[in-house]
This record gives sequence, C-alpha cells and structure tokens, in this order.
Amino acid sequence: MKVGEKHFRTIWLNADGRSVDIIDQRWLPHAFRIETVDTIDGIATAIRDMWVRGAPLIGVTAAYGVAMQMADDPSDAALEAVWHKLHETRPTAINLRWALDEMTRMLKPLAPSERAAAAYRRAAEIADEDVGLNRSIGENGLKIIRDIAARKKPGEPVNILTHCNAGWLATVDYGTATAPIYLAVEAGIPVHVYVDETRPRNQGAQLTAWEMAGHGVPHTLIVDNAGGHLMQHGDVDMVIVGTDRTTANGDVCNKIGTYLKALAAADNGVPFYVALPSPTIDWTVADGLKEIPIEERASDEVSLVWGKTGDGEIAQVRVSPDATPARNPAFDVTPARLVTGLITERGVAKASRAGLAELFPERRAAAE
Ligand SMILES: CSC[C@H]1O[C@H](OP(=O)(O)O)[C@H](O)[C@@H]1O
Repeated sequence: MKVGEKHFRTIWLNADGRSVDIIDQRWLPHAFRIETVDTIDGIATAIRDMWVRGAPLIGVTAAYGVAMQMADDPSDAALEAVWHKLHETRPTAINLRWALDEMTRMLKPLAPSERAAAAYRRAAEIADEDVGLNRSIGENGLKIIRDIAARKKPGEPVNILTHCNAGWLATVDYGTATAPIYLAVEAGIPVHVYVDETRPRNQGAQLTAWEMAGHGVPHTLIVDNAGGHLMQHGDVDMVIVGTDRTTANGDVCNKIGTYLKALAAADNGVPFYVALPSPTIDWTVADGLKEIPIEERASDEVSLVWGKTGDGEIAQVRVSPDATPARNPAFDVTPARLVTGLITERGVAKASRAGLAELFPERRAAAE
C-alpha cells in the first residue's frame, strides 16, 4: 500500500538475495521503521514479538525463514529443525503451519544443493499469491458493501465496524477485512469505518486507524466496549473482521473480543462477515472452541500500554497497580452460527462445512 508517495509491502527480499526487510509494526503509528532480518533467530523474534503480525504475514515471514535456513544448511535435519523453531513462535494462526508445511512439501524431494534457490522462489510466490488472494477477497466483499450502499440514502456512508487489524499490515498487501473497504473507496462508494481500538495491543488504534488515515478512508476510533451500543442504535451496517484460523465447519478464531462483537451483531441483526484467504482455513479441525490452541501472551501486554508522550517520546505506561496480575488470551473463537458469511478469494461461503465445501470441492473429502 502507499505510505506517503511510496508503495510498500509489509515484507520484501533485499538485493543480497538473503535478508528481508520488514515494517516493524511495534512502533506504528508513531514511527515508520524498517528492520532488516537476516537470521532464522531474527525471523523467530520478529514473529514472536510481533514486529510482524497477522496470519498471512506470519506465514510469509516464516517461509522466508525457511529459505534462510536452506541457505545456511539445506539438510533434512535443518529443514525439520527450522519447521519446529518457527512453528513454536505463535500457536494460533494456521498460516504459520500452512507455510512451513508448504515449504517442507516443496523442498523435501529436492537435492540439498537446489533447496535454497527453490525456497526463496517459493517464499516469493507465497507472498505474491497472498496479494492476489486478498485482491479477490476485496472484489467479493465489495459486492456486499455495494448491496448495502444501494439500500441507503444517496451519499449516506455504509458504516462498517472492524476489530483488530486485518489490513494490509496483517498481510503482504491489501489486507483481508480491509480489502473490500479499499475497493469500495476506489469505486466511489461512501463508507465509514468504526475502528475497534482492540486491547491489549491496540492493533486497531495503532494499525488500522493508521491504515485508514493513510488511504483516506473516513473512520472513527472507538473503544472495544462501544461496538454493541452502536449496533443497538443502528449505527453499524455490517461488521467485517479477519481471522487467524477458520475451521472446516466455519468456526472463526480471531483476535480476542471478536466473539463479543459477533454476539452483539447477532442480537441486533447486523451482518457479521469474516474475510479470509483459503490458507487460513484449517480443514483438519471441526470444533474450533475445543481444538484451536489459543495463544496466552505476557500479562505485561495488558498492564503496560505503548504510546507517545507529550514530548514525542514513544514509551510504555502502566495502567494497573504494579502487583495486579493479568491474563492475556490473544484470541477467541466465534461459533459458525454467529457468522453471516465467509468472504474468500473464491466467493462468499456460508459458515458451514457444506458452504466451504461448495467453494472448495477439492477439500470436500478432507472436510468430512
Ligand atoms: C488477516 S489476519 C489478521 C488477524 O491477525 C491478528 O492477530 P495478531 O495481531 O495477534 O497477529 C488479528 O487476529 C487479526 O484479525
């Protein structure tokens, strides 16, 4: 996406053919910092400490980590070791496992001497595929926004609520939940986005708001607890969120707080859509609540908040008593029954086994 006059992706291979540059998202919106990562430990740190975050971007970053490993040591043992090293960085987003499995599948049959070049090629393909998938998600989601706009008074914006950041910063480009929004703006459809701040790490306040501002999308930041109230008062026409893992029967795992938005949407007749590329579907899991591992992150993420001080310093402040313990589950699971539709690159599916199998017939067997 454009940042000022320059076009950026969230990750790119450098001219050295080994290292990648990433937008270090920890400092947004207060600073735009690029970090160069050229070791597997660096890749693991960037994922674990959320320099990069968002299911698709985590997968692409891991794919480049595998490529770096193959450049250092292309043996089967090293390939297996890097799979485990990167897989353990964050447990919930399925794109991480998907990318590691895809790289391993592709590399195993190759002679070690061919693996590094092939790995970098495949990592670049996965990055490019992500952009294409998100563009298609945008086109499929745009139809929904257009239909809602047609029912509103001329010039009245479609009010969309989104949670966390499923924007271009969560992917290589375009985003998932934001792709339809960006295309709606390009199509001249009036939209307005309510941006959930998304405690505790404030991906909405810090990342989605920054994206919306950067792309000229009218938006309003709200606290996480305001969404239900706005829906009760008819201020929200649709909810669209991303996901870190959606199961074969349509259960949606996403940032903590998504489930509460879905409950409020169901209670107020507000359509609740989830935007996802197919690598985010876990065909091996049926019951999301029972089977998806929910990442528990450090309690400090709840007790300490990053921000910019009056004199422009980026700093953390404590928002609770020093001794107060905190729990920090990073995701929750929204049951399929609360999901209006799954916006994929192939179209909008009902949130059900049959709905997904209709769009992905090649997966029908795996989903049964
Ligand atoms: C398009 S995936 C975005 C997804 O990832 C975020 O989690 P995190 O920031 O912890 O990586 C959040 O759940 C978003 O919906």
